[in-house]
Amino acid sequence: MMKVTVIGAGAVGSTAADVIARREVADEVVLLDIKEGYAEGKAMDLMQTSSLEGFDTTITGSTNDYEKTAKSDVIVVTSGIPRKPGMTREELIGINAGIVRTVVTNALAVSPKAVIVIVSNPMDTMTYLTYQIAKEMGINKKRVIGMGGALDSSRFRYRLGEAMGVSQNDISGMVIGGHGDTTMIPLTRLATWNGIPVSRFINADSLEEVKQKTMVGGATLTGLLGTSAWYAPGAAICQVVEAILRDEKKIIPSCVYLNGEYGQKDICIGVPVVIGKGGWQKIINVRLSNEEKAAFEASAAAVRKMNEALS
Ligand SMILES: NC(=O)c1ccc[n+]([C@@H]2O[C@H](COP(=O)([O-])OP(=O)(O)OC[C@H]3O[C@@H](n4cnc5c(N)ncnc54)[C@H](O)[C@@H]3O)[C@@H](O)[C@H]2O)c1
Ligand SMILES: O=C(O)C[C@H](O)C(=O)O
Repeated sequence: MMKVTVIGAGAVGSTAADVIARREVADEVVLLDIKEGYAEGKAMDLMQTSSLEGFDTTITGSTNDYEKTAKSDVIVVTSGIPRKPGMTREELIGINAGIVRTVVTNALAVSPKAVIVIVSNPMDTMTYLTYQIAKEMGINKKRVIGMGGALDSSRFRYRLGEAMGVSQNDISGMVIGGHGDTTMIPLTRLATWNGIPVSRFINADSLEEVKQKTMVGGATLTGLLGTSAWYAPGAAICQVVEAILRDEKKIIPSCVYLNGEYGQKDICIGVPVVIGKGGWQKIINVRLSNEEKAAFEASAAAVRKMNEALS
């Protein structure tokens, strides 16, 4: 019996629950929110799609009662405020750090063996905060994963598919670094169209445009929607949760604690990791070029500066 708790039943949390249920990735999904009755309402609405969609996952709701989340295999944290047009993710730290600290402490207390997936923004700093809480509780660093790279890489593939006029399903590509408008690093050099470098099919200017559009992917949607996105974030969360529960050993760039890897220590930032049972199993060293290394260092410096706001 696989149990997943999603904290925050807002746009992203409820979409993640929806995708997880429709794909029957877990037997049980518990949605928890602080707003009275809200998670229960979302769970009931989603359960009424069960006979229409043909899934047998059970979704229940909880108003801040963590006992209902006990013994979860995976905890997904989406609670917190989203940005509005014109804002950066970093501006959310004041409110979201307090929320993430509370929910992570409460959730891990009743599910100490869970893998915890952090989504709330600014995600890299929220993951670092969670790592610190988990460490104090004696929880292995491999059980703490920040979700950002899965989403950013799907946006990269979307933009490459669009620019090349081909199916994004045939495109492979990763985004590493921080999950910020200026800290993301789409690895254009390593992106392929079914194994063939994309640079064979797209000129340098167009590739640079793809890179820039990918980096501001979240901001573009926030400008259009008035709040940040949820469909691709929800599906990206499911990709990570599925890889953990099915022990898929997929390479998914994710925000994890580095202890010397990629030349960085005491920071959580996006790098390619193998995801499976128990969380992230291994960091993959892709051997960055000098230019990519410099971009990674700048990205880490920006994330580190953001982390200072925690103390
Ligand atoms: N990492 C990523 O790739 C990514 C992608 C999309 C969104 N996000 C972030 O996810 C977060 C949620 O976005 P959203 O669009 O779902 O926002 P939302 O406002 O729709 O939902 C957030 C929910 O959190 C709940 N909440 C607040 N405090 C809580 C607490 N203490 N305990 C339990 N629930 C609490 C709210 O009641 C609300 O229902 C934002 O911070 C957003 O920036 C991250
Ligand atoms: O852009 C945001 O603020 C939300 C999220 O991080 C995203 O990339 O969609």
